[in-house]
Amino acid sequence: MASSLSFSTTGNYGSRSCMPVSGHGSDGCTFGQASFPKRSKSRELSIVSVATHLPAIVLPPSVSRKEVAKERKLVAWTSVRHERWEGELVVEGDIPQWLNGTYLRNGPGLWHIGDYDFRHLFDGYATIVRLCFENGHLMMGHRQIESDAYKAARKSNKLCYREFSEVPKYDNFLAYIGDLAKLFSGASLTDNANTGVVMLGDGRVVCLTETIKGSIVIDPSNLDTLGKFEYSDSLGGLVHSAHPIVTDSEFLTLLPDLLNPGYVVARMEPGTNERKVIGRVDCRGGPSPGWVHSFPVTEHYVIVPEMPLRYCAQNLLRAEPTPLYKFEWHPESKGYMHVMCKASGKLVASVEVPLFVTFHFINAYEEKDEDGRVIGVIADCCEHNADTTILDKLRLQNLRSWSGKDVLPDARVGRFRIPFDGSPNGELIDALNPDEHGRGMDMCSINPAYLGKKYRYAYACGAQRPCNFPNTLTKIDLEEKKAKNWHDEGAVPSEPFFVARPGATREDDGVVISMISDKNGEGYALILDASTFEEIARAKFPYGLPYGLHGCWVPKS
Ligand SMILES: CC1=C(/C=C/C(C)=C\C=C\C(C)=C\C=C\C=C(C)\C=C\C=O)C(C)(C)CCC1
Ligand SMILES: [Fe+2]
Repeated sequence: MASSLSFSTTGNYGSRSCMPVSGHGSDGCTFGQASFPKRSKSRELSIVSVATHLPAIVLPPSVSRKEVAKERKLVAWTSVRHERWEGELVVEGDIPQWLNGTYLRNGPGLWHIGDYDFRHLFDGYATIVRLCFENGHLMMGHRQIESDAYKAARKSNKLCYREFSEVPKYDNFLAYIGDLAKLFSGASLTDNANTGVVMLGDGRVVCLTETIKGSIVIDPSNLDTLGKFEYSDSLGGLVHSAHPIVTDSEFLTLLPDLLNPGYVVARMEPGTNERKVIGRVDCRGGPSPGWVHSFPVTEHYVIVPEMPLRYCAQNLLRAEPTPLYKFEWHPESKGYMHVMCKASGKLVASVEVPLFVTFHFINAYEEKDEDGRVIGVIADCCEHNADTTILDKLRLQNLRSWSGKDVLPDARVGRFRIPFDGSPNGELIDALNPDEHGRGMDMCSINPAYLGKKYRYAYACGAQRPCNFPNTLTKIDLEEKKAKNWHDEGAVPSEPFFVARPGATREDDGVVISMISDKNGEGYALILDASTFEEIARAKFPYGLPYGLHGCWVPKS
């Protein structure tokens, strides 16, 4: 059974639902030379490229037909079938005429190199997908981001940089010693920008991960990799929060300091590459800073979470993954929330909070008394009940081998209340009954006009149990403490992304976009009315795409 990765410029997929086209849209929807790759008989992990200079990777013919069939079903956790594709999709339903622009979604979509299969969801090489909406029409395209890590792996047919759980194997001890300097300088850390994508205030589109060097500029109209986003300052460091706060006027980022445990809060103006320090917070507990995948802001404050799941320098350098990868759980070190004034960089509150585990903050806002004085802040997050086992559940083997049992650990909308009255403690409560969303909760978005402000609605992935991964789209009403849930049996939806209707005044006036990795190897783009949370349109992909993480909206210019 042939299982080679080949390149092709022609082919016919044979699906009626997608139309590869050539031509040009008027707003950056470049209808490039699209071609449907041929179905291959076996594992179909072939990387078929429309036009690329990269050499093909050859996989050994090691996969049985049974395994192929199984992987097809689990397209969410199966490497992207082809290196790139672009074409127009047939739309069922009606895409609103006002929805004009491009939704980009990034994620780890290629989990093998040569015959070697990666272990963890977060290890995969970045696959960027674009949905370009224009006057009710929809173009889809996907491509691999050409990070140094990806290009080196393609060229040498082996892993060359340290990924989330994967580490390059050295041929011998001498090679390992020769590489030690690279280990300590961070040169061997990956630049595989597989986590998110943001549009800066100046229009540049940057794909991100947690390594600073993994900030990669792409062209949203054709998904070309344009090059590294080089920070021109001298802030140094190796890692940052994968989720900066990005608005038209600023880019706020958090840099954990692994040497002198603490966090640096920095700001970058549109049109520049220079981050300027706003302030610094020292850690209050533990040997190293807590993992900060994301952080929230209010109108006037930056909130710095100090999670008891902490970075571990030794684990960053280890040859084999530990149960918590680059991190360690230190319950004895406690959890804290710090609040920094954005204008002065001064710390206005620092409280101990109950133990927590979160990747994603949803939003935060200031609480005021009757006289309009700020008395504290509220910060909401997708909280995993202080349980780190979710990291293990996201190992590919676990995701792929689901037996039907209910194994997804419970999660909730965790609501922190951080008082400004000098109290030593903050609270952490359920923002609503987690049963409203099946006790699954992650991958959230809000109406960006409500960033840092009191808000009512959040969109996220919840659970319809039994399941091993969040499998619903859920609209959370934080005022009524209710949720509306969308579910398609056997489907894995990615982050529901809210796009406001131009001119809207209601918070939920808009649509929610998600990409669904469906059963039987299929997939589709889904558009829900954000207010009713009912489907208004869907468009089938030529083949299902792997699960992806985060996206952004690039409005029609
Ligand atoms: C963490 C470090 C690295 C890599 C991080 C990467 C590649 C991605 C992290 C993504 C996360 C935390 C996504 C969370 C998703 C949560 C889901 C889907 C939860 C569902 C459950 O209900 C580097 C880049 C290797 C560097 C070191 C640190
Ligand atoms: Fe994230």
